[in-house]
Amino acid sequence: MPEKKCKIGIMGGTFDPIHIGHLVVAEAVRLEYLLEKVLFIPAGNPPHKQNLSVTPARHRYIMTVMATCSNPHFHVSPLEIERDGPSYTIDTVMTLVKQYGTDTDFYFITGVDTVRDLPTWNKIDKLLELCHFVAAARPGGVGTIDDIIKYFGAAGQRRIHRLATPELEISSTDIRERIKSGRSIKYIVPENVENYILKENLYRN
Ligand SMILES: Nc1ncnc2c1ncn2[C@@H]1O[C@H](COP(=O)(O)OP(=O)(O)OP(=O)(O)O)[C@@H](O)[C@H]1O
Ligand SMILES: O=C(O)c1ccc[n+]([C@@H]2O[C@H](COP(=O)([O-])O)[C@@H](O)[C@H]2O)c1
Repeated sequence: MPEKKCKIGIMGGTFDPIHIGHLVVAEAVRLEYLLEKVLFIPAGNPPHKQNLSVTPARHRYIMTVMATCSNPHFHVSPLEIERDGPSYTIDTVMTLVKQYGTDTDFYFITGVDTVRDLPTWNKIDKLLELCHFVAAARPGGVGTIDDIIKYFGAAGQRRIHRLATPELEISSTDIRERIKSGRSIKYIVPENVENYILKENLYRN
């Protein structure tokens, strides 16, 4: 099959807060797959975090803009924070397909932990028809995704990919805990994001 003309990456996440793990992975996937750009899309209402308290979308969106502004290939979309209800990726990708046309290939960028959850995602079979998933290695013993690729059969083989990226033992959970206990987050988030967190007094309680 001939290659489509345009390739766009989608980096979806709660980004509570965004950290250099997200940025390193997005840039590695962009370079490997020759993506024209990467759209960072903060989840308004993350489907698998319905029972957890999440920082207001406004703050997460602003931090995502601040973290990505120095990379000309990174853009931030308010699509999910402007939509009501759970932020299902299928709704987002269908909107993007309408916006960009069928001549664009979409690559949803994730960590391996997220890919392991794919069988539970809303309308996953349809989603695998519309976009690729690229799973970046993440420390923490999540291990292989071979069984997940197998689970989805031919669609899994065609649409789910692994990429060896620098493994950074960084998570938003750890950053929130560091702030709560007064420990440094320097160099784990971009400096402007660190300053924003301090200024807005986020994650203290
Ligand atoms: N250090 C990392 N290495 C590789 N992928 C990562 C890393 N941190 C996050 N990701 C991936 O980025 C996407 C968005 O992650 P998310 O915003 O939930 O961050 P998180 O650090 O996992 O947050 P939390 O600790 O609150 O669950 C997910 O697909 C996740 O797997
Ligand atoms: O569509 C779904 O069913 C679905 C279920 C879980 C997660 N997602 C998306 O996966 C991305 C990472 O989610 P999270 O909770 O790890 O930040 C984010 O863009 C979510 O909207 C999507």
